Amino acid sequence: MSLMPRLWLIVPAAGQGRRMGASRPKQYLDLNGRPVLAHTLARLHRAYPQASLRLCLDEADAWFDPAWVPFVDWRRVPGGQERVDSVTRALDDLAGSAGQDDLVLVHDVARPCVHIDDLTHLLGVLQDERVGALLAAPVADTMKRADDQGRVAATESRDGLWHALTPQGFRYGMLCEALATARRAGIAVTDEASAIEALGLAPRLVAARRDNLKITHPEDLSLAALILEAQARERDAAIEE
Ligand SMILES: Nc1ccn([C@@H]2O[C@H](COP(=O)(O)OP(=O)(O)OP(=O)(O)O)[C@@H](O)[C@H]2O)c(=O)n1
Ligand SMILES: C[C@](O)(CO)[C@H](O)COP(=O)(O)O
Repeated sequence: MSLMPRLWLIVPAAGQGRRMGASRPKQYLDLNGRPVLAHTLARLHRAYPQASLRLCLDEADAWFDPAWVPFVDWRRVPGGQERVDSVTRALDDLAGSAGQDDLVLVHDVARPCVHIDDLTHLLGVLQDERVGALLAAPVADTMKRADDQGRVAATESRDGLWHALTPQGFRYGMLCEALATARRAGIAVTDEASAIEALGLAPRLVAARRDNLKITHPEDLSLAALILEAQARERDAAIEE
């Protein structure tokens, strides 16, 4: 019996936020009155209300509240050592439920400012894109390579360089194969696209807004707060037009 293609969402949220250096993992820090995690899940739900969610959480997580999850169909999955291990565990959890051609979108919990229009656009692109696709933004700064003294060793060309953002979306079967192949080959992958690339395939870059910030360092939290306020003003202005 063939399964109907479904939309699955994996949200890795099992990180410790070491670079943030706060008293709790960054996904539980307050952002304009709600935890970062609640913002991220609310955004994803607005764009993909029909999706089934797998939320990767640390087993020792003491902060999570299921009331922050707006999805009807969702499940908690234990996180792994690294981001890629958390995502792999979520994919393992889908075995037997997901069809090989089902779409899987992976989105960092630490990116609460992802814009609804970009989420919708990405899903549209993925309908016809067999290799998969990711939100991305062209590099805008001059790029320097450092030597081990902290001095400039070279100025690198930024031609063709993009920032990889999330979500990143792939067919279930291909993503499982890519991550398993990378693991066997000992290739360290920091996003899903790099595992697909290691198979010799080329995921599509989908140009996205630059304000899809990954909250990583302390100053990112106040930046994210400003971005959310600016986006709310944009929405209000669009409604008034
Ligand atoms: N073992 C891990 C590590 C990271 N993540 C998730 O992967 C995303 C991107 O990781 P990053 O920004 O590096 O988050 P942290 O690992 O929390 O941060 P740090 O590296 O500073 O500790 C985050 O949503 C994080 O929660 C995860 O699910 N499992
Ligand atoms: C997946 C990712 O957000 C793409 O930019 C990023 O690689 C995750 O961050 P990490 O610091 O490598 O975990």
